[in-house]
Parts: sequence; structure tokens; C-alpha cells
Amino acid sequence: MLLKLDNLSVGYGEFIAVENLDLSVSKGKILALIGPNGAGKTSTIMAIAGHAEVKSGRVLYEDQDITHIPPYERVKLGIALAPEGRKLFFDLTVYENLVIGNYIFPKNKEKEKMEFVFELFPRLKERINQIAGTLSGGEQQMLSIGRALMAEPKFLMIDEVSLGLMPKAVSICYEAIKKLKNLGVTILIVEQNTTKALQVADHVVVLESGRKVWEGSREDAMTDSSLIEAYLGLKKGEL
Ligand SMILES: Nc1ncnc2c1ncn2[C@@H]1O[C@H](COP(=O)(O)OP(=O)(O)OP(=O)(O)O)[C@@H](O)[C@H]1O
Repeated sequence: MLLKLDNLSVGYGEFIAVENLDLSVSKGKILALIGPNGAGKTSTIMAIAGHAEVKSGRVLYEDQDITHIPPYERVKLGIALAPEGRKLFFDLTVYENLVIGNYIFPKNKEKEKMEFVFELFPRLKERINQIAGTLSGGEQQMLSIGRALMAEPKFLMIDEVSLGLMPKAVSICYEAIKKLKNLGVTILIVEQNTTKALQVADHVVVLESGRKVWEGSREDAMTDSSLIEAYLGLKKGEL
């Protein structure tokens, strides 16, 4: 296991967004976290990144308890996040956003890492001096993933991979996810487009109202008709 959540509860003040969640991500695999709006998917990954308040339970990474270490320490350990809404520096260029992704790391590998991002997303290289706020939604998602990759993560989390993107951009992002997996990166995706998520995921966890209501392999997910109908809004055979 690369990452393990042990009985984790996450909340905001009195409100509990995620309750007693147990979840594991195996090294080199892709986990898809799915579920309706407000289910607690974003809260879960924000807790892993260190940006949400853990009420109880533990976040374990490479068998180390990281529940209470600051976010940048987690980045140094190899945990990176492409957050919901991309959270780019919209007034800065593509290049400058990527430089910021490297800011806690030595400058000497910056160019090499940026070249890797450009290999994955050639579109970003073409637009290197463009202001991030003027990029298309798809290009912004590529930049958000690219910025996370500047940390050379072992564990990459992407929130809402395909939300609001054109089909072509969705394909580019998913191709990149497959390539990263082949390079050994462990990936957690939060996704509304469950059909797409199930094409790449090894394991699936469904959250509803802050609780885990289903979990299993992709094969299990694709053959469990109650899951498909209840949570994916599809009839068996439509996947
Ligand atoms: N900063 C916050 N302050 C208070 N409540 C919050 C905050 N962020 C999220 N919540 C609440 O926590 C619950 C879970 O939200 P979360 O964003 O984790 O769910 P989600 O599954 O990612 O949903 P969505 O797909 O809509 O983003 C929701 O009821 C939401 O209103």
C-alpha cells in the first residue's frame, strides 16, 4: 500500500464531511473516487494533501503517519494534487505556473521536469508564454496536472479530471493518466464522468454523504448492476 486512510473523519467546524473512512491505494495503481455532489470526495483528497481538518483517524503514506504534517512536507514526500477548479495563478503565464510548481524543489532540475510536462502535454509548450486565465478549460486542466508533476510525485491526485472539458481535452488528460501509470505513478482520481473513470481505474470507491457505500475492482464495478444503476445512473451493458 502506498496510501492508507484509517478510520478518517474530516470536517469543517461542527460539520462532518467524511466519516470513518477506510481506504487504501496500492502502489502503481489507479483509484477512482466517485459519488454524488457533496459526498465528500474533495474533502477526502484535501485531507490527504493536508488542506482539510482531520477530526479523527489517520493518513498513512508509505507506512508513515502523515496526518498532522504540513502540506509542503507532504509534497516533498511525493504527494501532489491537481485541485478542483484548477486553482492556477490565472494572471501568470504557463511557464510561471510551472515554475511555481517547482518552488520548494531545487532549481537545477526545473528545466528537465518542465520538458517532461511538455512531452506529456505538447499544447502547453506551444502556449508557454500565454496567461493561464486565457487558456481553454482543457489547457488549464493540463497546466494544473503539469504543475503537480513539477513535484515529481509518486502519488498524484486529480480532482474532477473531466469536469467542464471538451471530449478531446478529456482524452488528452486520460492518455496522460495512463502514461503516468505506466511510469509507475500511483494515482487517485475524483471523477463525475464515471464511465471514463472506469476505463482507467484499477479500484473504485463510492462515497455518499461522507461514507463509503461501495468498493471493489473495476471488474466488480462493471458487473454489479445495483451499483451501476444506483450510483452511475446507467443500465448494465451501457458502460
Ligand atoms: N470549506 C468548507 N466549509 C464548510 N463545509 C464544506 C467546505 N467544503 C466542503 N464542505 C461541505 O462538505 C461536504 C462534502 O463536500 P465535498 O466538496 O468534499 O464533496 P464532493 O464529493 O467533492 O462534492 P462535489 O462533487 O460537489 O465537489 C458538502 O456538504 C460541502 O458543503
